[in-house]
Amino acid sequence: MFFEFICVIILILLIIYYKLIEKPRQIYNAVRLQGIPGDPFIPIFGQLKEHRRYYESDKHMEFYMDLEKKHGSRFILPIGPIVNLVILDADLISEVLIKKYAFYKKPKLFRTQIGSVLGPVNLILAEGDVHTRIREMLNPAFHYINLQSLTSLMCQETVKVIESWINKYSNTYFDIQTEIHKLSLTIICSSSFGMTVTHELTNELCQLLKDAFDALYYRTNHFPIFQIPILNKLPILKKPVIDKLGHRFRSLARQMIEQRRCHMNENHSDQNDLLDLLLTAEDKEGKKFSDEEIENEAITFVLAGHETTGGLLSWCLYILLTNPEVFNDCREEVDRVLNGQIPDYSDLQNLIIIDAVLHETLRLYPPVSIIMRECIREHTIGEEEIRIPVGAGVVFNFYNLHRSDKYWKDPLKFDYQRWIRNSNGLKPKLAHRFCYLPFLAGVRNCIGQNFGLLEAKIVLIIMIQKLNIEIKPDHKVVPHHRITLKAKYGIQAKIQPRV
Ligand code: HEM
Repeated sequence: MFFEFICVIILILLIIYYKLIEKPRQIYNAVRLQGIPGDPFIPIFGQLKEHRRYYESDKHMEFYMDLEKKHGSRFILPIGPIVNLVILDADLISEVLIKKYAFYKKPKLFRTQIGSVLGPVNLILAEGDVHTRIREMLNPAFHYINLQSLTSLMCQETVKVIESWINKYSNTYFDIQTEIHKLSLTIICSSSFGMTVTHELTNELCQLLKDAFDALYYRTNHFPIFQIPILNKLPILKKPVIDKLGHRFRSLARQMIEQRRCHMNENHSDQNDLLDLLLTAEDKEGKKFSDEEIENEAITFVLAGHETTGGLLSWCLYILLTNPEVFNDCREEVDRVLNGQIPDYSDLQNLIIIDAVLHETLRLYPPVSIIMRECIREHTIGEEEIRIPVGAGVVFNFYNLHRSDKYWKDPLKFDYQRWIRNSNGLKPKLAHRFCYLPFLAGVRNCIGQNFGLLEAKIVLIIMIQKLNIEIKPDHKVVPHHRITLKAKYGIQAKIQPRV
């Protein structure tokens, strides 16, 4: 018995040694020997300590910037036991996303961590044929007719929330980033799922989300051991905090589906909303989603939709508050086109500066700044034929790509003029088709991009119409990436109703 126990322990230690040390070392050497630069290999931890040092000294986004300065547009970056090839070159990015996409999947760690909240199968985590099936079933939900019908609902929710801000916060500093995220959560829940979202519920969900994201960061940045999926399932070291978010969202989704089925939760729009479409969608064989699949997709849309759009709006507001001339240009356009009226769908195409300002914000502050993939079949990329071994990670950093002087003139300048459409409604040509990727590209591009842009335009317009806003002068705004790009200490601002 004792001997068997010892054998099992030795076997476990050997597996851990192979997964955390030997395999990563082999991948590192295979890439490094091809002349790709990178910092030295440190078993188990890789550059995790250095990454944490940047993060803790409020320079998180400079971590990759400094590595790019040191190594160029492609380099090796071991983070924990995962050896990544960071690619900041638009040609190589397009090759991975378009021609070679089938050689990659989402990383194991991402799947296990995010899967405990979203469920294992949903549009974000599914791969191959399962992904294609779900995507084909969900595409109609994002057809422009459905989006068009959401405009007035989004406007109503925004007006209601802005009035509540005026009552609650006039003339006192508050964290407008948190409030914008709550607004975005309210909009997606009510417009897409017919939910009535109370203040208490939004507060509760936003707090659960914050705690879960903090827990995810803590686990991935302090304990590389959680890269092993089975260990990641153990209910230790803040895992219950992440699970709590998953359980709460799941019970809400279940309740929402039951209520819609017995007509207690009405669709507020005059077209099918997302929940109607989830309940009725059929695949090529005429098969519908199971209840569990509907729950998973509903949670996915709420999370993917509100985090990102909330991020875009927060950064856009930060830009407007720190660049008064841009704010004035936006206000002049909004007043001229809408003359004090709440926008409808057809007005939006006349708000050219608002559209350009949102795209310039997405360039400098892409909400999804860092994307990772894992190689599942060995292949080569680029003219140099860089061989990518199975198990290697590939990382794209859009925060860097969008600030590269190779593709952008005056890259750090906020210049919305670069997006102003010509008289035919066409945007100026980019230096490279793949140098601007806030919504990614290829088969895994963002299904909700038009929804997100529609919501961002509406919220921004109504805020500009109804509020005078000032940023707290001495408040430190520090971008950091936690699932999405956020201001680490929030954005403190003061509002007054515009008279
Ligand atoms: C400004 C707003 C948004 C930005 C910047 C954004 C960005 C992105 C990016 C970069 C991806 C690719 C992620 C990856 O493959 O790792 C993605 C995927 C996705 N987004 Fe968005 N998103 C936004 C809004 C939305 C909204 C409003 C929804 C839903 C209503 C949504 C739902 C999704 C879903 C379901 C996927 C997975 C698509 C797939 O893999 O087929 N997003 N988004």
